[in-house]
Amino acid sequence: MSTVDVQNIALSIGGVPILERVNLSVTSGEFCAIVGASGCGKSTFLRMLLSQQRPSSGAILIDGETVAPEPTPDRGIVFQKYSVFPHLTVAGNLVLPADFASGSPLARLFGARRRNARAAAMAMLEKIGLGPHADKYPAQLSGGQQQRLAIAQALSMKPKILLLDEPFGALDPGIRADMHELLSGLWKETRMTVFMVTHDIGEAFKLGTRVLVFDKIRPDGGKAGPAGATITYDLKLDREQRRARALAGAALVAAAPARTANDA
Ligand SMILES: Nc1ncnc2c1ncn2[C@@H]1O[C@H](COP(=O)(O)OP(=O)(O)OP(=O)(O)O)[C@@H](O)[C@H]1O
Repeated sequence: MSTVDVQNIALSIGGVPILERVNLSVTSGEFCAIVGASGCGKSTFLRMLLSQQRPSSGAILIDGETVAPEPTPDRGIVFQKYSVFPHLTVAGNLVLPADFASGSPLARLFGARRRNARAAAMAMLEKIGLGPHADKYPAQLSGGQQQRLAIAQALSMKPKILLLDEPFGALDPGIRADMHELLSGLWKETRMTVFMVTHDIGEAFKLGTRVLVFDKIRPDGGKAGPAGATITYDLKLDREQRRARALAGAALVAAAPARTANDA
């Protein structure tokens, strides 16, 4: 749950413009799906939101404050390739962030705090359908299960902002539908602000409350040299309002007297 303000950011690498004139204001709890041609800078934009990449100019503000110069626990990220620790069990992968956050010199929780972290991990695993797999290792899970674990791991630090870089790109279509349901449910429950890069336009419109299209266009109509990408379309979907209207419409239809052929 965080507002994000992106103020006129630009990035050039080795003199090559990657992004330019990117402006965006996102209110807390929005789900922004990001689409655009391959190589236009979508992942780079996510990396900037995470502070893995600094813009050449412009600013990013989170809740009105300039974003921290390094990644912080309030911003979680999930990549397309399952980014879990292969040498830890499923439950161990979820306890690890709490270990790191413990402040202990050994980066490990002990005693009651460890038991509490394990109980929280088990509760999360039950919620995402991995309860029976708690003591397995990631290599013993399917791709969809590993990605569920990666999402759970990102959520275990209770981030205010969740960044997803093509999180379902490597999964079969059937499994994707399950993952959509999981992600939607978690988003509604936590009301995190979400940014998700995807190549699947259907997925973008299904999950997003807002669809941002990145493209390289020149403000001068294309005469000058290479351009960086910017946000060319910002589609606000008003999903909540549309759902409320649809429900109200359905209720009206249900309440209306049935029309017969003689009414016509
Ligand atoms: N550290 C870097 N050094 C040099 N070039 C970079 C670096 N990071 C990104 N780029 C370039 O920036 C451009 C945008 O890359 P990015 O991965 O953000 O695109 P993308 O839209 O996410 O692509 P895709 O959809 O294919 O994943 C590419 O041309 C890439 O080569």
